[in-house]
Amino acid sequence: MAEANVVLLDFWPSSYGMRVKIALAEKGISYECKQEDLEARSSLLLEMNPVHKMIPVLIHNGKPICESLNIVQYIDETWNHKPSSLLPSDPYKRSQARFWGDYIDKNVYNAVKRVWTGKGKEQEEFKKQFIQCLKTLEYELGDKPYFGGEDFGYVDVALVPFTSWFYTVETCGKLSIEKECPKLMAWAKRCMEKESVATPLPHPHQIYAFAMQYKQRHGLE
Ligand SMILES: N[C@@H](CCC(=O)N[C@@H](CS)C(=O)NCC(=O)O)C(=O)O
Repeated sequence: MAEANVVLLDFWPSSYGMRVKIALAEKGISYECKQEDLEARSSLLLEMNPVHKMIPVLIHNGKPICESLNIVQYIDETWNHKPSSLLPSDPYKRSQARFWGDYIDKNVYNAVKRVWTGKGKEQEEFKKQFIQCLKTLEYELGDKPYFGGEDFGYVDVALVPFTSWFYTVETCGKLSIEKECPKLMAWAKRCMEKESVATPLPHPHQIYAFAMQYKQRHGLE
């Protein structure tokens, strides 16, 4: 479906931006993707997200929507004629999906970044926290194919982008996520079989190369 009035302000390695791209792909919405330089933000980004000055921003009919999970919900509600809804219709189940989205927001990004940027004893501690966080998510997943049950949905969209960083985490942290959380990794592979996930997610080696450059620039080696 052509939606010429949909623009995404993005930064390709960002897991938050990937969430939006997956949600748009799930709904079959075409859009223009503009890459931002976060060290020299465009005037459009500053105008569209004056509060946080962060990507992603979805611009729909000239109006900005900020914060990735807020954007995913907006996409779900705006293109609700699509057969698959990302959030469940039942209010209790919706509350649970939002709870896990919030858990992911509060824990996963930091857990991932601390391992790949960490060093020595501190990194060992961060590795434990990272695995603990993944085990909590794996427990919630249980034996279901996706977090919401039979269908790919909101919590999957919230979490799956971070898996593109797992190779970087494993290489820098010298750990095997597969060994620690086999069910979660099986879920990640299941998600990757979907075109709406596989296409927007960068190759893990591209993320690794970006992470190495980042560490070099910030004296973290
Ligand atoms: N809570 C925000 C987080 C977005 C975020 O952290 N964006 C990063 C890129 S991954 C950013 O724009 N950083 C710019 C900066 O912090 O200066 C969301 O969910 O959209």
